[in-house]
Formats: sequence, structure tokens, C-alpha cells
Amino acid sequence: MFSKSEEQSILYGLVTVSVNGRTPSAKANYLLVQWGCQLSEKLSNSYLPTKRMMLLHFSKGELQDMDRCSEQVYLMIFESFAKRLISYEEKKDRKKLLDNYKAFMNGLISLPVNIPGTAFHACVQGSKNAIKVITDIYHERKASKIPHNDFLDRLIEEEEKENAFMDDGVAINMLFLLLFGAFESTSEAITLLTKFIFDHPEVLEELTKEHEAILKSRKNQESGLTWQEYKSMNFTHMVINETVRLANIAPLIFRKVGKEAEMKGYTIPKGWIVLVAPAVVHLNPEKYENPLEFNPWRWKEQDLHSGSKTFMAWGSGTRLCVGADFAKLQIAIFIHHFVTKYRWSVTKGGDFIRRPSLIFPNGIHIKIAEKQKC
Ligand code: HEM
Repeated sequence: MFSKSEEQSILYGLVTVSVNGRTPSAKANYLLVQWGCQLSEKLSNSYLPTKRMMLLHFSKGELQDMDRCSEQVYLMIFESFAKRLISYEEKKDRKKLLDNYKAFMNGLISLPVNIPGTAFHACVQGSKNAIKVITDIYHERKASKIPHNDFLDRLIEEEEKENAFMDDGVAINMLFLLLFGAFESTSEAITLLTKFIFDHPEVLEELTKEHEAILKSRKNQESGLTWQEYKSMNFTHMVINETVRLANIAPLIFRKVGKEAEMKGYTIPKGWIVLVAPAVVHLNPEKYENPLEFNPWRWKEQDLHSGSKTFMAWGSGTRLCVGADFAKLQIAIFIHHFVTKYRWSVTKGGDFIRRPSLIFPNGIHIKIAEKQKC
């Protein structure tokens, strides 16, 4: 378990990022990963793509047509984060937090005409309703003082301190944004990855080999994934990197110009905001051979865990996604169960568009069944 001070560092890491827009300390980011890892050690009964969760979402024991795998992934990842952050369960709570997030997302980049019927109006309403649900949960928890062992507990503890650096409003906004940033991106990555590995059987084969080897060398077959096992998933990390390179989930990142700079004959004044489009680099044939090809092997013997001027799926420079390692962990866990426990194939769908986030207009439909145990 983590000590109080370590947990607080995790909290500070997230709070600093969301509230002040500053980069969390490397230690806080590291602790966030450790926290995720600690959760992963309890995989067998509590954490997201556990067998139980996957079964719940993907299969009822028989071969079946799955309507919109993408919807299921979305729900699965949402439930996972909502539970960890605020102990919210969509099915139980019936507060429709997810629907409101969807409305928010759909109109996030739209004409700002706030009249009923427009995407922008639905977006504003969606965010208001979602914030209302989170606000109610926040205040109920604060009043009840019943601990739930989730992120909200820590947040309230922090907020109630003397000289706290945030108030209720900041804490609630932070929860709203954190939940959004976490589940939307991760579920998009997993959905796209499902399509990619189905379209590339050689990748699926290599992944299956890697994960079955993990199972074979495990002493207790019933125990969950361990941190060591996770760290050994080299090919899996190559697949994740390749997926997020092509996915360009964050279509744009913002940077403020710290000092006047010259670029290709143009002067960029100090204080200007620059929009960086990672796809321009990720799909540049001078940086990546056949850039549109899904080829995890291009990451062989490359650094798989840091950003660079040619790989900025998690941001770039000193400011990176604070949840990157956590997201990678989730995706790896998903892959582990998906390739070792199930037989599956995509039956239709899989096309995607950008709006500007990745959208799968026809979902991805899959046929799935549990593999027979030998
Ligand atoms: C596939 C999944 C994900 C992708 C591709 C992704 C990507 C990104 C990118 C590109 C940024 C912008 C960084 C920058 O400005 O340079 C970012 C920021 C951020 N991400 Fe993620 N992210 C993912 C998952 C997550 C998760 C799971 C969490 C939370 C646990 C999270 C929390 C955040 C936060 C709080 C920021 C703001 C960082 C700041 O303001 O400095 N992200 N993410």
C-alpha cells in the first residue's frame, strides 16, 4: 500500500496538471503509475479489463454477434474510471453520466450557436448535467463522510485542509475533466487497436504468443497480472505505440511561446499560443517509412516509453499526458485478456472518422467466445 504522503503526491500530480496547467513532477507521475500497477495486482477481482468485466461486456458464454464492440469498450472503460474516481456505476446509479458526456463530446467542436437543437447546445447541456451529477456525488460524500477508497476521498481530504489550494468548484471541475480525459482517449485507443490487430493477423499471432508465454510461466494460473509480467510485454508496448501514433487521439496540443522564435523565415512572438498537430509528424514519410501502415515492428529496439520530436501521442517536451502510463497499463491489460481468453473476429464496421476525436460511425461488430481451456 502507499503511504499517505505518496498518495498525496499522486493527488498533487493530477491536481497540478488540471488546475494550473503545469507539468506534474516526475515523482507524481511515477506514483500514478505505481498506483495503477497496484490496482492491476488486484486484477482478478477488482480492476477494469478483468476477466469478470470482459465476460460481462463481451460474452455471455456462447458464440454471439456483438453489436458495436466500440460501444462496449466505451462503457467498460468509462465504468472503470468512474468507479476508481468517484465510485460511480452507470447501471446502478442510473444518472446517465455517460450519455451526458457523449453529448458534451459530440458538440465540443461545433458552431457556437446555443439554441435547442444544435450540437453546441447539447454539448453545453451535457456538460452542465454531468457536472450536476458529479456535484451531487461530491456533496453527498462530503456530508456522509463514508470512505469509498477512491480518488474522491483523497480529493475531499485535500480540499478540507486548512490552506487548501482548491475549493469545491475546482475539485468538481477537475473530476469532470479527468474522467472525460481518461475514458474517452483510452476507449478510442482500445477500439482502434481491436481493428488494427484484426486486420493484421500476424500482429495478433505475435501478441498471443507473448501473452500465452506469460500465462505458461505463471505459477498460480488463477492469480492476476503482476507488475513484472506487465513490464515484460515488449511487443505489446510496440503495438500500443503504433496504435497511438496512427490514432492521433489528441489532434492538437497547445504551447505558449516562451521567447521569440524564428521558424522558416517567420517570427513567432513571445506569448503567442502555438497549436501543434502531432499527426503532421506521425504521418510524415520522412520520419516514418510507409507512415499509414500499421507496423508495430517499426518500434523494435526503439525507446518505447518516452516522447520525442517525432513521437508526441502523449504530448511533447516537458509536458506530457499525466495518465499516459496508466492508459498504457489499461490497454495492456485489455490485450492480455482479449488475446488469451477469447476467440473473436470482426464481422462488420471498423471505419472511423475524426470529429475531431475518433468516431466509429458504424461501430465495430465482433463475434466473440471464450477459448476452450485445454
Ligand atoms: C490513450 C489514452 C490517452 C492519450 C492518447 C492521451 C493523450 C494526451 C495528450 C496528447 C495530452 C496533452 C499533453 C500536452 O499538452 O502535451 C494529454 C494530457 C492530459 N491527459 Fe492524457 N491521454 C490519454 C489518457 C489519459 C488518462 C487515462 C488520463 C488520466 C488518468 C489522462 C489525463 C490527462 C491529463 C490530466 C492531461 C493534462 C496534462 C497537462 O495539463 O499537462 N490522459 N493526454
